[in-house]
Amino acid sequence: MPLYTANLATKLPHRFGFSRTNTSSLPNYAAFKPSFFFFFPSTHILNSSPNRIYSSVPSSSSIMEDQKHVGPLISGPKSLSQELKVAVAAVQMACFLCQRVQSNLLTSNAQIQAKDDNSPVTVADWSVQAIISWILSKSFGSKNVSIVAEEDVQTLSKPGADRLLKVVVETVNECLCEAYRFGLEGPECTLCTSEVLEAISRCNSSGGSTGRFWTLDPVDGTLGFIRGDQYAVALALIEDGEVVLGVLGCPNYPMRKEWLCYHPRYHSIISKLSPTTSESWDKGCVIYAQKGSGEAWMQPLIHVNKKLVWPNSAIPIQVSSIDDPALATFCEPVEKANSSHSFTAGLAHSVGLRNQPLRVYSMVKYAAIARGDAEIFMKFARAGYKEKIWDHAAGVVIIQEAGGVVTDARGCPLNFSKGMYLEGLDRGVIACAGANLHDKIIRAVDASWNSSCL
Ligand SMILES: Nc1ncnc2c1ncn2[C@@H]1O[C@H](COP(=O)(O)O)[C@@H](OP(=O)(O)O)[C@H]1O
Ligand SMILES: [Mg+2]
Repeated sequence: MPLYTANLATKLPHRFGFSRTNTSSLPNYAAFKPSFFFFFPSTHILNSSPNRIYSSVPSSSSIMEDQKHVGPLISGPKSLSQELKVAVAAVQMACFLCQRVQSNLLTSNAQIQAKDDNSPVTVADWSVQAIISWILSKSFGSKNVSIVAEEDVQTLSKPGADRLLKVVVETVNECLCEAYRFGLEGPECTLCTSEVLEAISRCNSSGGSTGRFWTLDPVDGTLGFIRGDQYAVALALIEDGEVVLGVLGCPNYPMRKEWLCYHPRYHSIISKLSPTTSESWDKGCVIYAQKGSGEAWMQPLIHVNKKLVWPNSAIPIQVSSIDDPALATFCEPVEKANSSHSFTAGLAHSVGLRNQPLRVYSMVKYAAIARGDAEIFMKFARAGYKEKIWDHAAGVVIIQEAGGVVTDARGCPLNFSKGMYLEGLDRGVIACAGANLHDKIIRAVDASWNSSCL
């Protein structure tokens, strides 16, 4: 099984005399190492007995309980479905897990696993998939929950993966024992290895055009994650082929949009130089929307030792009102291998976009459009690459409810009804703050596609 050591060297922003986020292609983050990566969980898990009862979990810790304590919502979404509330809480918890794992990756000489397609995967990918799968099953009953998700248990089940699996199990249990903080009910005792594997492998639904299923990308933008940069936890519910709710956790999203083009490490250095209060919300959010509500919301991440209490200071978000290309900013993947930078540069020129592209890892780009921090997101993968539903579903419904438009390059809606892939996607994905910009981009794609070599 190949294994990589993270090259966590990060670049500092040009504004301060350094270069921007590294845009090198995938092999540059990694150097082959023939051993496993482990991060060591905190002592309270290591010291715990295998079936320790979670004494810290209040017996009646459900979201409904929290709602009773708070009383009627003063602000925030009017009528959230119970599914959306559980999804938001589960993503909050997943962000908490990811932050811990990411800081361990960055402070230890950690190594990253490689999947068969050579893409990176970490303890966080499997652990998040396990906790979200477990929480959804616990909340709605495993018979009622069907999930299409990115990870499987193949790597974890290979000979020699015992230590890695042990770390995943510890990470999952360490997180689930704090479920009550997120208004969720955790397990009564620690999950054993087979239960964790079961939770991960239960996410093997194949989706389709009828019924309801969840789709999950436990850590979208794994490359950004291991570089200490932007990444997202993305969860959506699809009903009869339509995305009906979406939740995006963006733990490193800076609230001041100017910081989005800089590496988060730099942001944190500057924050330390001019500290705000410990309670201030300067980075990290969960964004969510329910189809047909005409609303999209953002709430801060839950700090350590704090509890999620609805609506958790949620504020409404909206797409930008800019529709003049000369003032608009477009986002695209950091990796040239994932989307053609030269094609989008040509489009930008022909449409009259003047600002530098905002290159950001993961579905954080969808969040940027929904928040009004950028106006256009374009992705044109190389011919033959098939986009997966979990890389887009949550972002699409959030942008639509925030007032934006998302289609393929023919102007057709993305089709979530054909299994795990966005079958029939024409050329690429285009998300815009408004119809005017969208129309211009679609026309420009048509005009320049034949002369491109994509
Ligand atoms: N060759 C390729 N072309 C286009 N997208 C790709 C790709 N290889 C991987 N991806 C997808 O792009 C996602 C990262 O998005 P971005 O490039 O915008 O940061 C990856 O998500 P994961 O990191 O969850 O695997 C993966 O699904
Ligand atoms: Mg992804």
